[in-house]
Amino acid sequence: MLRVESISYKLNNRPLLKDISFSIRPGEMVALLGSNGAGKSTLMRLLSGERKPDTGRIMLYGDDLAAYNRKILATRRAYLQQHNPISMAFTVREVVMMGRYGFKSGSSAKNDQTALLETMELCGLTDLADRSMLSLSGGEQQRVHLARVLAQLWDNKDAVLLLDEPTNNMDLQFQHQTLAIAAAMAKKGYMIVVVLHEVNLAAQYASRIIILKDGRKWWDGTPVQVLTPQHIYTAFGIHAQAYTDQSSLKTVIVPKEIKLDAAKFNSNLQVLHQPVYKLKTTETDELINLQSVKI
Ligand SMILES: Nc1ncnc2c1ncn2[C@@H]1O[C@H](COP(=O)(O)OP(=O)(O)OP(=O)(O)O)[C@@H](O)[C@H]1O
Repeated sequence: MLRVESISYKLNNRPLLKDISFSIRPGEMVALLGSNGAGKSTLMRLLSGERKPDTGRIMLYGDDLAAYNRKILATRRAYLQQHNPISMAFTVREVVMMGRYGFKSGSSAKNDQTALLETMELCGLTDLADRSMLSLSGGEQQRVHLARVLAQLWDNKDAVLLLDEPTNNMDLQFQHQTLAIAAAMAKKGYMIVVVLHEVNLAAQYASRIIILKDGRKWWDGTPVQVLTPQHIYTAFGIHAQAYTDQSSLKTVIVPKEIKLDAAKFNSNLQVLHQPVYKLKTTETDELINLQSVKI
């Protein structure tokens, strides 16, 4: 179990995280949601050990993360960062194999090879194995990094996998595939923490959702409990409706109306007499008349 006990974190005297506590059991997939700047990535950096909390502690299976042996921790926790720049011409195979380096001495070459081949296949990379990273698209590169962190934990079914916006740059198919992989890993016993911006992806795949706002944990529960119109408005400042999709029984959030100041909008575009704009929302086919909307 991963237990976050009352952690707080300041940077240059500015509190970024305030008194956050929660626990995650093996088999749970927790989505962290919140507006830009709410503190999601900062929390992930603390969970990953990249930064240390000023107060409170983070426990993994009863031991403080700060006191863990680094090699053992590398087999029990992996972190996919939001940005993973690569400037050298490593091949896909080499980058995925880097996931195995943290505990090289404790893992057999056969296990490494199995992890490499299975994670590359899972992430749809088998045909790209010998390509240079520098030749890949942004979404393909992101899949390679996903395979790298999966390879890191491949032998340890009760490990923690931290994914910060893993679907960045991915097309629709791979967004779903990535989260389906994460959900399948959770079913095997892994603990997954995933930062997402798309609330409907969170509703579809996460077993639990935590919403952060201004560095605090505001809500924590199942998607049905957390993704209410009121919470969405408080967290994101947007009016939305929540439906239950009848075939999947998952919550679906549909934004109602986007508030734009039509006058400013027009003058910024240097349009003097613009006819009525019509925006079509994908979910509802509802038409929004921007000129009728006032802040
Ligand atoms: N190195 C830094 N120096 C100064 N401020 C920082 C630094 N890192 C983060 N912050 C601030 O901390 C707050 C939380 O940032 P964080 O990246 O955790 O937010 P987030 O919820 O992940 O946002 P986003 O959705 O935009 O990725 C923001 O106000 C950000 O500007």
